[in-house]
Amino acid sequence: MIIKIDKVLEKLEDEIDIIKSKLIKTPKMISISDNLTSATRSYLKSQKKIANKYGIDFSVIETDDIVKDLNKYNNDKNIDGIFVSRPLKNKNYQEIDIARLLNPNKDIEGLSVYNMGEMVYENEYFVPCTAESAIKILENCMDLEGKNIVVIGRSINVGKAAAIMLERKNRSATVTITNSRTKNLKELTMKADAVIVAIGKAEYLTKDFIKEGTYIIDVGINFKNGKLFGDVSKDLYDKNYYITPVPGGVGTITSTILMRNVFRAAIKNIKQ
Ligand SMILES: Nc1nc(=O)c2c([nH]1)NC[C@@H]1CN(c3ccc(C(=O)N[C@@H](CCC(=O)O)C(=O)O)cc3)C=[N+]21
Repeated sequence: MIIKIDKVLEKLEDEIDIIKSKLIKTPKMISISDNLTSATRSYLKSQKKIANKYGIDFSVIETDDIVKDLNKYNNDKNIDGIFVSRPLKNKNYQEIDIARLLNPNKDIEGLSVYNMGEMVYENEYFVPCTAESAIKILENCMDLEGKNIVVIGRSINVGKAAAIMLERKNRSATVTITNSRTKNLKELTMKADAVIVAIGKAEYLTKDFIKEGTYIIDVGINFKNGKLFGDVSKDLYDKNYYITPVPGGVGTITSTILMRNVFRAAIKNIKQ
């Protein structure tokens, strides 16, 4: 069974409406990329569509020197929010360099060192938006307190961030983060109330990992021969599991959260 995301979307739209009513100018975001992979193109397409929907001035900037560009745009008053695509092509920079450099007030994806630190202190404002998306969808399905949640994948922006936000005091889920070296993955996933899968392997999760009735949040965006697949096998869709679809699931909410964050950044920009 497919998990519907319309309630989560409605709540985000309400939040956007409230912020919008406080703004007098059109918020502006830029997406900077030195590496237009298929996954990045897909995200940028989604960003453009959703930015238009909410009245955000959106542009893509292609560059081969992200650090140079960030030094310029970080202090540009006309720009409210900045997105930097990953993975980076320019190997002179590490992701942590970008995370240290990006102006935290414009960090709509919540990946800067400052905002990640705030998240660990359980203060969520700009948090990694893909992880926030997965959590918002899951919270709409169940009360998380005391639930066993298995997170497959330990990436900074999804697995790690989702785990930290799930176990914080006002959610109090019991979280297991797994990785490619985990020995007894099936034993863990079989006991889970919910599984968040973010490993970037097309249709990796099959039904022998999961007991019926489990909630599955599919974060995967995998392009194979130009076609989009999630991390969950489509064999599970018509069975007794609850699954977020790809496309039209986590990705849609992620893009909407990114836009909500542009509005938040625009408010911060006024106050500066
Ligand atoms: N700094 C950074 N953060 C990211 O989160 C990031 C990134 N770089 N680089 C690329 C990947 C890929 N990614 C997608 C997210 C949503 C959709 C999405 O919304 N896709 C639509 C489908 C669009 C289509 O059909 O092409 C959907 O799922 O409904 C796609 C791709 C985020 N990534």
